[in-house]
Amino acid sequence: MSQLITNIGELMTQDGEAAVLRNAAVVLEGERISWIGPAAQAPAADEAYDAGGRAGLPGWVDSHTHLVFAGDRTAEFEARMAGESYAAGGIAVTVNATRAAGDYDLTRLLLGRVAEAAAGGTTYLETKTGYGLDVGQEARSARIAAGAVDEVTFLGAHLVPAGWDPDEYTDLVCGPMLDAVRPYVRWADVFCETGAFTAEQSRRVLSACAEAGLGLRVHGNQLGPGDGVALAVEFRAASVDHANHLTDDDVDALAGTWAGFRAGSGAQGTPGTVATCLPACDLSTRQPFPPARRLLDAGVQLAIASNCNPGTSYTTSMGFCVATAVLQMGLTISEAVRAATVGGALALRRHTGEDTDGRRAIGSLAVGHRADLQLLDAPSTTHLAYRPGMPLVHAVWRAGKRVR
Ligand SMILES: N=CN[C@@H](CCC(=O)O)C(=O)O
Ligand SMILES: [Zn+2]
Repeated sequence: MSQLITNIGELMTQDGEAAVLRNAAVVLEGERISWIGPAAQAPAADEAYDAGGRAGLPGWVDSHTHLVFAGDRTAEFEARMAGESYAAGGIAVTVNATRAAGDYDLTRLLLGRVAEAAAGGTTYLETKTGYGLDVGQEARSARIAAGAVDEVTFLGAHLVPAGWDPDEYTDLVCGPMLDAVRPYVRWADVFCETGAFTAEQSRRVLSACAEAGLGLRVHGNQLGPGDGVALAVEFRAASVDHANHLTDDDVDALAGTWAGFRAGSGAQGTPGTVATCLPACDLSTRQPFPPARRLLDAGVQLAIASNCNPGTSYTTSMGFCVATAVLQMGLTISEAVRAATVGGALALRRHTGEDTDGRRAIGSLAVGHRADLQLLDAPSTTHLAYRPGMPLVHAVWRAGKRVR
């Protein structure tokens, strides 16, 4: 079945140079985009939807979340707002609540968050384990996540649980825990930070996970300068996430990974390490924002993600993250939308795909890409930052199906 979405006042495709079309239309054929162009030239389709002059853009690609959890951390948040600093140790509170939840409740909580994200315009979603922290619990989190989201990341190296020697726990992560989660995950991550995992422990985790065939990402340089970025570059990780405290060497090292890469429909070269910015987390932890402008000017590709989790960023709203990136981090609307769509796709290595094999590109609107798009109750995408906090999402299609 084909669907024509027509009378789109402004269509931000995020596909190369022709990023914005006026008075545009899109045709969806099953799960793929089969045509994009001026509304006046649109071909007929089985069904037609009049966008009424609204703005259209790709669905959000949320490349960094921690949605498999029970409980909440209101008390910790209140203490932080009263002046306490965030520390990794708070993760243990969520681990206890998550371990205590049954499969049914954990699944129900996860599905509720996935539905909330979809209602906010998110059409592609990554999530992580990391609140189980023993072999059985991490495998359970990975299994439950695999049934609910697009991409699952193994984050056994989130915190050393109470009672464990850090090096022995790292051995567990690199051995039996990795084996147990392996059928459910495509990615591995490590929290390389004071109070979590040292550079040496992180290196062991990344080596073992790479050896097991997983793609890599790193939580790094969140709470202070550190080794996360250097490790991510050393391992050619797909992303380093947070990246709040960067030295000039960190920026140069990230930029070096992008030499020779060209984005857009005809993407060429191997993508480097994406710097994933998590602006809602930075607000909630009162960390300085990452130096996004410096990174962009140096040639580093950025992603923006929600980092939805109960400790540092309890929101699935990518629209809020985009507004914050514009209002507080100095990005243009187009740059922020790009980071929250194409940038997330690059961080998940889903920016390209074959039109023929069902593994379609996401994050930008072009013929052959997956039909993931949203319409805003606004005439332009600028309204995302101009009207921050407003529920602007009017309609959402995910893989060609209307989900809102
Ligand atoms: N920084 C590490 N992990 C999460 C927070 C987890 C938590 O505090 O529960 C983050 O990305 O911010
Ligand atoms: Zn995180």
